[in-house]
Amino acid sequence: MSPKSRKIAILGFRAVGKSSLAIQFVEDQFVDSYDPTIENSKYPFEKVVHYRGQEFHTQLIDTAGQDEYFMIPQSYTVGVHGYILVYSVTSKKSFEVVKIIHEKLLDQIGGGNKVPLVLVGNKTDLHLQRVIPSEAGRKLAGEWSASFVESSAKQNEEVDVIFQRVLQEIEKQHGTQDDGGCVLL
Ligand SMILES: Nc1nc2c(ncn2[C@@H]2O[C@H](COP(=O)(O)OP(=O)(O)OP(=O)(O)O)[C@@H](O)[C@H]2O)c(=O)[nH]1
Repeated sequence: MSPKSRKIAILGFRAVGKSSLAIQFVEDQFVDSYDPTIENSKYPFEKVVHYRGQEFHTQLIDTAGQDEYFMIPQSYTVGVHGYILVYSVTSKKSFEVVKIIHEKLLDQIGGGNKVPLVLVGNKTDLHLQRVIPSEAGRKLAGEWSASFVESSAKQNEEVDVIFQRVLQEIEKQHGTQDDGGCVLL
């Protein structure tokens, strides 16, 4: 089968670890310094992955952190196949903001369609600073019919799983059809 291209946007409040997750996934490294993303995307993060015997060319859009007042620009949604919504398990604010981002995202792309989505609670290595229990994240993802993963970009825990899950969510909709093909239900 020919490779399929999949564009994935990573959204979430500031400093939750969006860039760190993207860098860990694509470059297998963690850089422990805070360098806020200021543009849409610093540079295209791309990686070829194999999932269920199929080759996927993934392209990640690493966005600058959103807050509750943010309007989601079209560049974050046009041509995008799936979304990773990130909060930090150490930040209540980021958990509140991820709910607002989800609402705005559905408004932007039309809530009637099911959106391939993975909710991620990052920074699980910071055990003592955790304020969002796993159960709260799992419950929220359940309400959204989304996949749920808790990760540590720092310790490279569950990072690959996030991207496998988002491909899985996308495949649920695109089926095994041609690139961009829609599912006939
Ligand atoms: N302990 C720990 N720190 C992390 C983890 N992921 C990211 N960080 C740190 O959190 C800070 C923010 O990480 P970034 O990856 O820049 O976060 P971001 O969401 O891309 O930030 P914005 O570009 O401002 O939206 C940095 O200091 C990272 O080193 C993690 O899993 N564990």
